[in-house]
Amino acid sequence: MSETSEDEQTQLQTSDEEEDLGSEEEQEDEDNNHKEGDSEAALSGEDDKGSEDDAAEEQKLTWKDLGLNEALCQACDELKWKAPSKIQREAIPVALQGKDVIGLAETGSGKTGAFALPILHALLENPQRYFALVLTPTRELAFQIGEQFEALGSGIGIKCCVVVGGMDMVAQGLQLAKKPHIIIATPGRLVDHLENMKGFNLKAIKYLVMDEADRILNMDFEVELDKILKVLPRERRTFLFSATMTKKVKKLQRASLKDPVKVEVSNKYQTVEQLQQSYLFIPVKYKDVYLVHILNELAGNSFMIFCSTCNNTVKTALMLRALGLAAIPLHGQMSQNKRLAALNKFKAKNRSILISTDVASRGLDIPHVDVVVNFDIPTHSKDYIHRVGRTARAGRSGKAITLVSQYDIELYQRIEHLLGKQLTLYKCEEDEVMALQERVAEAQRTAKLELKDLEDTRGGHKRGGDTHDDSENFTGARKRMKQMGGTGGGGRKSFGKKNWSKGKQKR
Ligand SMILES: Nc1ncnc2c1ncn2[C@@H]1O[C@H](COP(=O)(O)OP(=O)(O)OP(=O)(O)O)[C@@H](O)[C@H]1O
Repeated sequence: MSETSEDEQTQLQTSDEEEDLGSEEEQEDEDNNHKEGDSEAALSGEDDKGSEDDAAEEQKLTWKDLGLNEALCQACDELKWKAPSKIQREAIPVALQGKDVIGLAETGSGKTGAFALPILHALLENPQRYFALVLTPTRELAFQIGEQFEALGSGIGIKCCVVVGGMDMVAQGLQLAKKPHIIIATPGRLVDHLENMKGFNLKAIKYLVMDEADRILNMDFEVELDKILKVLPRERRTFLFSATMTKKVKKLQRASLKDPVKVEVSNKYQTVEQLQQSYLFIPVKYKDVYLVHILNELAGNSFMIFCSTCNNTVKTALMLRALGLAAIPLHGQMSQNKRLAALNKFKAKNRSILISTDVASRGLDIPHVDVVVNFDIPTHSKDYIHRVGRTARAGRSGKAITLVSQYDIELYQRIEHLLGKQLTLYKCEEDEVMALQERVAEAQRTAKLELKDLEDTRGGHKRGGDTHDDSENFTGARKRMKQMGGTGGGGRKSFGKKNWSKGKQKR
């Protein structure tokens, strides 16, 4: 972006765990969603029911038309963002007018740009350190938002600092002491710094963003958020963004918005059109074998598989690895370095299957994800929207398959109710699935032994801390199975109707 840096005006001249685990309260919020029309009265709404002609006209809008600084228009061009997305077209002009914004738009629709661009524009007009604070519920998302700010602001000399749990406090403190323009933080760690770092305060902040705002405003973050809001200046702009938003005025009031404009570019809880959603109704005891069948059927794709617990992610990953599939777990009990390493392997396509808890359900932008599998059904229906939104992003297509056991029917019905539609049945031949059962059973045995070995090793070496690490090279149990005459779960032998060693699925 050297061209832009020639323009002096566009240079800035100024010298723990936050697991996305949801809560009872979140479910209650969902239950009330259909009854709460009245409570919206506090917000000034922008209706988005324009005709198709209007939409076509809007499509032609350029970044410049939105009123953005030339340097930022160039940054968008360089990112190959040809034109603003719908939420960007609607939210950016409002934000540039200096209003507080509540932005509600479907997953993968460009909400990050919708809040980052007006902030960068304002920063260029009034260059200042500690200019904006972005709060986000998970660490990985904080890094991703930091990268997006840096990509959009690289030509204008922007300095960002990501402040998240699980990373070295001292190193983070040093970065904060350098007075970045933008701080992207998970609430818990930010509070740690506010309480322990001499001279660090947020009195200068001009913009506060709550990304995944409904999650941040939930009770789980209540204590931290109150502490943060107390030390932020009242004279600031506040942006709330999410694909699912609380409608409870009481909760929104906590964000101390001033005459907010609500920019809502999709119907509530809509999933994107290019997303094919289906479900499979199966007995709980056959979940693994159906999962393996799906992976076999759709071999060659990139998968995100969601489980309800950390332990399930590890167990499932071990089972799949025993079958020769490139699966890697990601969950909140892994050390932060391992979490990032797992995510990077998946992003770099070194692994084609990421198995995670809801820690990865919100916000993560990995364009090559083709299929989301809800191996364990989400307990909170809103999490469904976020999970399936990891695929079919930014206009691409994708698939989401939800396994529904006999114990999940009520939760599944809640999801359909929230979506306002019925999903289609994922068709599969039972005989074909059951043909895999023996191999899967052997892989389950191997996984069980490996899990036990992992736990023993953990007990021996370290207590607490980095539990359930992913130990990808952990093959002790597999070797023993082989010595006992087994195949260690099937290794790379082909079974079913596809060759497992083909395509991207190598170990
Ligand atoms: N105007 C644009 N044109 C093309 N691509 C864009 C544009 N704006 C953003 N993108 C890309 O779209 C993808 C999704 O954007 P982003 O992560 O901001 O979505 P989101 O709405 O925040 O999704 P989620 O609700 O899942 O957090 C990113 O890869 C981003 O680089």
